[in-house]
Amino acid sequence: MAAFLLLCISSLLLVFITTYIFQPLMDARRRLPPGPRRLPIIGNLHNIAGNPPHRAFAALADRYGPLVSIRLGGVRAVVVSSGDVAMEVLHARNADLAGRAAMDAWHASGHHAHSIIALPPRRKWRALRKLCAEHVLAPRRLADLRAAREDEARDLARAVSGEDGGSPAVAVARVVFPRVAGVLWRSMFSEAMDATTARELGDVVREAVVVAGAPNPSDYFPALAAADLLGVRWRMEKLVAWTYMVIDQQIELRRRRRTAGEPRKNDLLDAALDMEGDVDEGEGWAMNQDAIRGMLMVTNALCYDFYYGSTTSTIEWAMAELLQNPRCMAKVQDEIKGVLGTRRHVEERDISKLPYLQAVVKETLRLHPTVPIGLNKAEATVEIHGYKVPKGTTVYVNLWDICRRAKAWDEPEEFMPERFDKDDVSFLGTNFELIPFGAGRRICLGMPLAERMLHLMLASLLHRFEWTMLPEDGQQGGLDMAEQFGLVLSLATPLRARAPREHVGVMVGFSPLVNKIHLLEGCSVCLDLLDAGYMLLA
Ligand code: HEM
Repeated sequence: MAAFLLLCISSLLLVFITTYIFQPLMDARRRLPPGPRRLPIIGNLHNIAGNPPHRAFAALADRYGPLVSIRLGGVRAVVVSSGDVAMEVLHARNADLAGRAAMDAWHASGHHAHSIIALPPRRKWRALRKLCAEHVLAPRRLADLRAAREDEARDLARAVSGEDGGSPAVAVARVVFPRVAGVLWRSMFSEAMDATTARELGDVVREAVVVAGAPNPSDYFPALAAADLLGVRWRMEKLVAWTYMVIDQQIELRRRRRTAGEPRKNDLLDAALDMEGDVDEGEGWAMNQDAIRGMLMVTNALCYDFYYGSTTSTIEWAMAELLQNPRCMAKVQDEIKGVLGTRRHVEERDISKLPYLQAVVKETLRLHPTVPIGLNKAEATVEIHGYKVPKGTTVYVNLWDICRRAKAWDEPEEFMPERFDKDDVSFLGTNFELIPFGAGRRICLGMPLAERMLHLMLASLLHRFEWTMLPEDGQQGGLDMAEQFGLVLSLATPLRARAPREHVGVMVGFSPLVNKIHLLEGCSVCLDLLDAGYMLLA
């Protein structure tokens, strides 16, 4: 027994010494990109400690250039910080660099095995991506779901106007999140999410952001991951279990409906159930309950945008920037008013006529890409700009830094939507200076849907409401724009602002007492008057 124990301890010691002492020495002999000196065992962890990683990486890039070599504990990595190098990584050499460096939290309940985000770029990843692309994100499916998105946007305006009892100070993310989640839910299950699920989901997301966003030793010392020192995996497992339960209910409901002969919905869930039992000959994985719920959870809505809240956070950043820049706020609101006139609700067909709104979204994504770092992995050894990136290296693409690099933009730290007035720079992954959705094989799968939601929801917030900062923010000289690095880069202090209903028109009626009144959008008294025969003049 004692001999066995000794053998175990010495094996562990050997693994440890090889990984954390011998390998760093080997690295020094290869033609790796430049980088800071490493300490034994921790490597360069001290270089990023105390700063959010996207900012710590940017500081390293200032010193060592656009391709920096580092070692974080036992993880060999490079950091990419310029459009030029990003083009090599995400385009020219992408075939070998589209692997995924998974966070340990993604392993909770083994869901990384079914996750588009975590899977290596092979047959299962391709099959699941294709399924989602066809049944959620294809142009025809997006067109079918337009009414659902507009419905949720109308509900957002109602929530802000206080029809549902909201207070005059609006917590922006709190009103936006359930509507974005509602769109995603309908995209997957073809029906509205009930209020209890929406509320519980909000709680799960808030916890997931804290749990999975905190630094985790398992990510830097994979040899210790099984010990789950901070209990991250354990806590994530509870959240994943809740999400699986909700998805299982939907799968069960749909199975019963199909058995009862109810009409098909032809959505992602129907498509996945059609494939149930299929086995992939090449990799041997099967489309079973695990794969279906894993895919529904991780591929699109439930894990990605629900847990990560990237769309909601982008809208919150946009509102914060507009409140800080009243000139931009007035300009975008005038543009919306000019196009919509007295129409109450924004529709998706309006967006193409709102170039300044589009510029506001672009500038927000440039300045605040809510997924600040792309996590790629070298599947083979490649050469980039004369340096070697060995197989297995984690490739951090600092999207946040690239989107701000001064070379590409004038006054890069300023919020200036006008910079896109003339330039036809797109964020769709072809211009490597502006890649808030990433680029290449692992480009954000949800981008076409996110793009639609961002414009529609933001326009619905801006139309008819005269947003102002809370008095206390005004007294402090502006909003607190500090960032919180977690699953997404969000505002550390959730944005709250006042949104008095705007006077959108004048009504006349027959009463001698009230023959001309201002119509308050969303005001139930005004709506009653309209119903009673008052007429809208303008
Ligand atoms: C403003 C909103 C969003 C932003 C800024 C954003 C950004 C990103 C980024 C930067 C990546 C990583 C790309 C890379 O690794 O190179 C990503 C991946 C991904 N996104 Fe999004 N995203 C957003 C919304 C969404 C939505 C709404 C969905 C779901 C419908 C979604 C689903 C995904 C998935 C599944 C991946 C993983 C793709 C893969 O690994 O193959 N995203 N996103």
